[in-house]
Order: sequence, then C-alpha cells, then structure tokens
Amino acid sequence: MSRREYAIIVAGGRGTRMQSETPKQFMMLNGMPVLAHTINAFLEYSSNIEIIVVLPESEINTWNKICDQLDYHPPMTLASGGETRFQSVQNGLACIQETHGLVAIHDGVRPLVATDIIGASFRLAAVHKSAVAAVRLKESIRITDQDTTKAVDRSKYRLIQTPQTFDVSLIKDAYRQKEDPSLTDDASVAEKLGHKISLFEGSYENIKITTPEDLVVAEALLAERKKADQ
Ligand SMILES: Nc1ccn([C@@H]2O[C@H](COP(=O)(O)OP(=O)(O)OP(=O)(O)O)[C@@H](O)[C@H]2O)c(=O)n1
Ligand SMILES: C[C@](O)(CO)[C@H](O)COP(=O)(O)O
Repeated sequence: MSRREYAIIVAGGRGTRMQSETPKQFMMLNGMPVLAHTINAFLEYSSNIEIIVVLPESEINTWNKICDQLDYHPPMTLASGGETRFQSVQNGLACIQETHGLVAIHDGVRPLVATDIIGASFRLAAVHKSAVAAVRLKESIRITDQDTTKAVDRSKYRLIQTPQTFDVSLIKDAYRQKEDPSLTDDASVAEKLGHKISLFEGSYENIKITTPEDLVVAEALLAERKKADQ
C-alpha cells in the first residue's frame, strides 16, 4: 500500500531581512511569485501530493488576489501562520488529520528545489523516518567568542536546507513540545525528542531567498535552467 505524501510549505514569515514592502514569498521571480515556483516544484514531483501552504493571516487575501490575477489555482490547503516558523509549522501540521504517511516541510522561499531532491527526501524518510537536505561548506570556518577565533574542521559541518521530511506521527508528536529559540528547523525539533536525524545530499541551487542578492542569484539560476531545457 502506498503511503500518503504531504508537503507543508511554510510562507508565514515577514521577510524582514529582504527589506521589501512586498513579502518576499510574493516577489516576482522570472514572471511568477517566488511561492508559486515552490508550489510548482512539489506538483511537478507528484500530482497526488497534498499541499498545505502556510501564510501570514494578514496576507491570505493578497495571495488569493495574486492567484486570481495570474489564473493560478493549484490544489492546496491554506493555513494561517504564527509568530515564528515553529508556530507556522504547528499550524500546517494541524491540517493533517491522519497519523500515517510522510510530510515534507519546506520553506516557501526556497523556490529552486529540484524534484529529484524532493523525491530523495521522501524515499529516505520512508526508510529512516527522517530525511533532511544538507550541503558541505565551500568556505573555511572559524569559531569565535568575544576575544579569540579558532579554525575548525569544516568537514565535520553541514549547511542545512529544506525539504525536511518525516514520518507524520513522529513530527506531529515532536511539535507538541514547548517552543524554544534554539529550535530553528524541523530537524532540531525532532532531535530534541531523541529522534535520530538522517541527512542526504541537498543542492547548492536550493537557496533560501533571504536578502536582495538572493533574488539575483535565483533569476540567474532559472535562466540557466531555461537554456538547458531548450
Ligand atoms: N513566522 C514565520 C516565520 C517564517 N516562516 C517561513 O519560514 C521560512 C524560512 O524563514 P526566513 O527565511 O527566516 O523567512 P522570514 O521569517 O520571512 O524572514 P526574516 O527572518 O528575514 O524576517 C520562510 O519561507 C518563511 O516564510 C513562517 O512560515 N512563519
Ligand atoms: C529551516 C532553515 O531554512 C534551514 O536552513 C533555516 O533554519 C531557517 O532559518 P532562518 O534564520 O529563519 O532563515
């Protein structure tokens, strides 16, 4: 029997580091809102996946208007976001009634996620109950305190991305714990309850749109993809 697959696309943030009036999840990237690229990546992966999109409550009307203007009506459930990413994920998880299946939690502002990364996350999570995309560091790193800095072995570290995919009951249970500022992603939430986290190779193209130059990079990467498709 095949397992149900869900995606929670969290787009409930304010985008303060982008310093734009338009929330970054709605900014246009190659003629389409950032968030639409992200949703389309999941639909391209599977037309059977159940998609839950979490938005700031105050932006739901705007998003509906954008969708009407673009005649963009993908199958999705909308949920209201919370003050923090943790609370937005909680609200997304509350839309899943079943306890069976797998759920990929993905940042709405990672629009360049490839379908093979999404597929790999579901395949690995089906075996290990968790699958978290990660990449190796390309630069040297140092640990710092107030007065000193010290080189550290970068081969021991990974940069963590989304999707972060889990067994539904495991992650629902993990998100019942008390929120804490150290829980910056879903892996840290599951780990705090004692679950082992499985990493898989993410992609340097799977960038998070955080500050203005990220949009420039995303446009360039999309242009390269278009050229490669021709
Ligand atoms: N209350 C929040 C905060 C963040 N997110 C989502 O979590 C993802 C990663 O967060 P980040 O890049 O930090 O987005 P923002 O919180 O919007 O940005 P900033 O920290 O610059 O304000 C984004 O897709 C964002 O919309 C969310 O759903 N709800
Ligand atoms: C979840 C995440 O994208 C993994 O890299 C990241 O932790 C979000 O962090 P942010 O500081 O809120 O952007």
